[in-house]
Amino acid sequence: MKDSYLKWFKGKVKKAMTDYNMISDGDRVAVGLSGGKDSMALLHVLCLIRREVPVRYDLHAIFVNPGWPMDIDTLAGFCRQRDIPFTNKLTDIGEVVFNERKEKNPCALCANLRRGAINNTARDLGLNKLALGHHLDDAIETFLMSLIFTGQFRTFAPVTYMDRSGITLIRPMVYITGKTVETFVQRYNLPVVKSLCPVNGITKREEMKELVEMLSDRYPEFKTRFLTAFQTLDPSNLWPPMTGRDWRRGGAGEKN
Ligand SMILES: Nc1ncnc2c1ncn2[C@@H]1O[C@H](COP(=O)(O)OP(=O)(O)OP(=O)(O)O)[C@@H](O)[C@H]1O
Repeated sequence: MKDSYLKWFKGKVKKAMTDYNMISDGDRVAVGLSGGKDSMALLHVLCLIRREVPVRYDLHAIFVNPGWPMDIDTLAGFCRQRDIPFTNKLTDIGEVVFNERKEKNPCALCANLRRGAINNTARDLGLNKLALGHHLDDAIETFLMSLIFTGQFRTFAPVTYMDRSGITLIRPMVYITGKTVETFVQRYNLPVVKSLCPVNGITKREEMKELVEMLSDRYPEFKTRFLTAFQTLDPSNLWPPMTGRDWRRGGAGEKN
């Protein structure tokens, strides 16, 4: 029973990796390890899959330390057990976001600084890919956040090449829901290290999480339908770009 679940979970990750060509022979893959359930599950599953696929890749876990207290020993121990090198990148992100800039909306700045720090660390370590623990719920929440707060249809892609750092971002758990990741973490007793971020749990993203859960309680296929929509988007089903001439500004045939 336990093994068939594991097989199923690994199968979903392998499928996303194959469908989007995430890893090639010889890749040196950084794994963003925050201590949360998603990235702990990601590192665990990438270690397991590595033993089963013909493609050879290195793994290296990176924790971007914002400067507030954190149980680093658990993260380091988790990597040591799996023989994965671990880098604890100490930064002053917490200080900059909360004391220097006193941001009203700190999450965006924090995420930006964290992204820069992890990319630079990965590049300095000679790694060419960066795996993040985003899953299907994250992709849906990002889509709804963009739609509701900025009026745009957009979300992150399974694979993104970043020009500036030359690193390719990959999201191997993009076919899996958050609940499934949670079950996986519980079943295999993976440790989770609590973040001491002062705004933990009271963000706009939390509102989106509630909205997604409400919709998927009401429409059980909601998340899988969203995945299908992401995979099969046909721009011709949307409005075309506005190419017409503005007749209010004295176009042909108009009396000025
Ligand atoms: N401090 C960090 N150091 C390294 N990687 C990080 C850090 N914070 C986040 N990440 C990476 O970015 C991904 C998405 O981050 P996000 O803040 O959305 O966390 P999350 O969805 O709660 O995931 P997790 O459960 O892994 O914390 C994480 O899964 C992880 O791979």
